[in-house]
Amino acid sequence: MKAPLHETLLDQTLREAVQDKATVSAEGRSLGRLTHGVSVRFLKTHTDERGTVTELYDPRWGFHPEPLVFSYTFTIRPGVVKGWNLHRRHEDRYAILQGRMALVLFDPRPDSPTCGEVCRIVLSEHERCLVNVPINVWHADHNIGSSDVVIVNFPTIQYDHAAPDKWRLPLDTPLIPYRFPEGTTGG
Ligand SMILES: Cc1cn([C@H]2C[C@H](O)[C@@H](COP(=O)(O)OP(=O)(O)O[C@H]3O[C@@H](C)C(=O)[C@@H](O)[C@H]3O)O2)c(=O)[nH]c1=O
Repeated sequence: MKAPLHETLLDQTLREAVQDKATVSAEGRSLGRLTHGVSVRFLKTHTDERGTVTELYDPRWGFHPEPLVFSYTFTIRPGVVKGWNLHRRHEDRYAILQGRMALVLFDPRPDSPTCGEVCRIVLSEHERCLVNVPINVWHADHNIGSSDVVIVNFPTIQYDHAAPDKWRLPLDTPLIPYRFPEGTTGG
């Protein structure tokens, strides 16, 4: 677009600029649309001069309808991605303990209102939370911090060592419209 004769520097720069879109509510919550069926519960950390206490999961919260049946912890090294993964018979329920992780979700479910959408949720030890990953939703856990991510998972079924409920796609699959930074390793 040609600049008018007496356009100011302000006009010229603003003509090329892009205005921010709303990303958080006045209460500080993300306005991004969550993948259908995903819930996020913030976990309060109680701190005193001796250290901290954070409750990770309490069925009395009513966070998820399935009972507590199994739990394990996993870690991810800085810069590494674990994924793409999908579970056909269970949901993951992550509580982050340490580090910073982008949980990237891609919804392939034909009947879901968020079918075809990508959702990226940043989890951090500085604002710990519990988040569930619904059945049949592709997910990739990307350590975007500089130290190991530590997650406690409370999946809705026990691990089946003989026939794990886990399907994988390569990180660079063209079937999922999301790209990790060049050189990202994982799987
Ligand atoms: C999940 C799991 C794995 N294992 C074993 C199987 C395998 O030899 C080794 C590593 O397993 P995986 O490759 O599945 O672990 P990992 O790739 O770390 O996957 C885990 O991390 C994140 C990304 C998830 O989405 C979880 O659902 C879980 O699958 O641990 C168990 O013995 N019990 C378990 O509950």
